[in-house]
Amino acid sequence: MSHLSSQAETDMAVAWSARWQDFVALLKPRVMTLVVFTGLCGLLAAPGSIHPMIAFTAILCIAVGAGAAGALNMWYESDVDALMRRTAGRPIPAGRMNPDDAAAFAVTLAGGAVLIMGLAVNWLAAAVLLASILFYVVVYTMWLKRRTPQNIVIGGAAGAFPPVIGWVAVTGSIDPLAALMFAIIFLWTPPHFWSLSLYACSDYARAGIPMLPVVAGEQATRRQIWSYTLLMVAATLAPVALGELGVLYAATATVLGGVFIAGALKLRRTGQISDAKRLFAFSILYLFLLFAAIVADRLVLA
Ligand code: HEM
Ligand SMILES: CC(C)=CCC/C(C)=C/CC/C(C)=C/COP(=O)(O)OP(=O)(O)O
Repeated sequence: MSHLSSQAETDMAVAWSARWQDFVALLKPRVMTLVVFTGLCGLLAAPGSIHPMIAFTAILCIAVGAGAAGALNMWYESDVDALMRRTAGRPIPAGRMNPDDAAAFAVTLAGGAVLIMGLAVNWLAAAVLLASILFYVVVYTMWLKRRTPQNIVIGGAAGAFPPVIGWVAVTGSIDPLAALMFAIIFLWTPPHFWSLSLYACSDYARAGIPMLPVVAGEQATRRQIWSYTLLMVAATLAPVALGELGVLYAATATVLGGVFIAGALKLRRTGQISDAKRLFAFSILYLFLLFAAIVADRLVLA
């Protein structure tokens, strides 16, 4: 007879079947690309200089901190992830990873990233990194996501911090352009996510998550996407109005903003899934290009 309880045996079997790819998947690497890119843009757009090794360390800490936050999100949400087609294959709900291992891995990475950021870069950058991890895990995932359709508006602030962290790594202070980069991502998140939620709606309904199309309907969601798109495009022009960025950025933001507005308007009019899919895909390209333009404007034309 085995001296292990059947629960312990099950736990061990789960732990044993996790491969390194599962630990990588836990970090949400695809979402992390844009998080790291916006963090890098904040760092490159900031005035002053930073040693390349310190810069590399800061970006690594943003990547690891964001990955750890994603892993904690997957640890906390494995019950609802199991109910959604898009997420059922993740390491924990698929039964390949022991939740305790995932939590230990994530907490170690989060603690390490914040500590190294503080020791090697500066403590304000470490504090903002910690705040963004806590915002994503505690405010968004644990508190708001299952309670209100405004979950992503408020909780989405977590994803707006990376350029601020990059900026603070260089300057040690939060300045107007850093705050504007935060505002742009903050206002970008609702159109980004709600366009996706329009075609992943049944998944969220099945999991009992009160995403906007589930609670308020598709038409209201399309209206909200439209409103936030206009606010976001206005915010992207604020750095020009305030003299923080010049003509290269102004032209890029205007063209990109025009395309985003056209996409949101088309979606509002037609309500077609294909238009929602197109707008979601464009939202990602949009943020990459807009932030590249911020850096180009600051560096190339400086
Ligand atoms: C609360 C805020 C947000 C929510 C609810 C959200 C949700 C989602 C979801 C459900 C997906 C598709 C599935 C997936 O790949 O996991 C996705 C994809 C993506 N998101 Fe977001 N997102 C948010 C904020 C952000 C932020 C702040 C960024 C980066 C700045 C970002 C970058 C991306 C990228 C790059 C993808 C594409 C990943 C791929 O190709 O699979 N998201 N987002
Ligand atoms: C520096 C730092 C901590 C940054 C974290 C920023 C970050 C990646 C925020 C975005 C949040 C995100 C990917 C939400 C996905 O929603 P969800 O978790 O509801 O998606 P799911 O349904 O795919 O799990």
